[in-house]
Amino acid sequence: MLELQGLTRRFGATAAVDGVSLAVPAGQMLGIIGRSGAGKSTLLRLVNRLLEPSAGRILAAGRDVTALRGRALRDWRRDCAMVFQQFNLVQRLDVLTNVLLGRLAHQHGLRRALVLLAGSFGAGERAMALAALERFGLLEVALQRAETLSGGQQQRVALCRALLQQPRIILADEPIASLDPANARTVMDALRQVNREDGLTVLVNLHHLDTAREYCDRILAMQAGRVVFDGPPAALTAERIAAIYGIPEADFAAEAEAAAARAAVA
Ligand SMILES: Nc1ncnc2c1ncn2[C@@H]1O[C@H](COP(=O)(O)OP(=O)(O)OP(=O)(O)O)[C@@H](O)[C@H]1O
Repeated sequence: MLELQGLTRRFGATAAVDGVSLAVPAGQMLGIIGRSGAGKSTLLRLVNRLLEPSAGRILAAGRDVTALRGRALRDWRRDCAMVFQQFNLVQRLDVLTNVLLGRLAHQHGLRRALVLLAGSFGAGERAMALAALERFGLLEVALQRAETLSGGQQQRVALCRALLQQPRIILADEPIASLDPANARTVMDALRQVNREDGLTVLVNLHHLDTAREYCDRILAMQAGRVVFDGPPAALTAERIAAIYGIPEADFAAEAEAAAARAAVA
């Protein structure tokens, strides 16, 4: 169980996340929606402590994550793997090496330095990486440079890299915002697979309400840093969206797509 208690993050006068409290049971697939600037990315970055909260607490299985330091904080970050809109692969490296980089979360000190310098991953780690690639239909591109892959393939490689961290939680920040519908589907299917088969908790920021409804167990809608809806997909009707955001659902999607395109260019 992941619990957020009054979680707040201010940037100057802006409360990007404003008093968010919620409990996410282990193994849940939680979709987070909201207009641009609602605080979705900030929320995910607070969870893995890439950002420090201005107030509030995060608890994981009853343990105060907000208080972790040093090795314990590194371990928490390893437990929370991130997937980004722009994949964040090393484009000039081959796919297999990109996936193996996920293992660095398990190495420290001299061993980590050696692996970074010499790329000396063990046979067991290579086997893990190849198994992950095979699982998502990527084995045949394992030795290709990342830059030769489609966006959907790259995002699935990024998911394989995340899995090599052996995380308990996947934090996916707009993972399909740069993809066409067919590629978006392969990535959402892969996320669903790790959620259902591996029991990983997935927190995923999404622009498309239909995708959130189709794939998520629960949807959280944010506005100006606050949670304005928290419930099952079926309860988030078009009328509800219009009432919350003051725009019809079609405009919500169009606005979100424009924001995603701007982010992709930036
Ligand atoms: N590093 C920062 N410095 C200053 N303000 C920030 C910073 N990060 C986020 N903000 C502000 O916090 C608010 C929430 O931003 P956030 O990126 O979390 O929203 P979002 O819902 O993820 O939006 P988008 O869908 O456009 O990515 C916005 O007003 C944004 O300008």
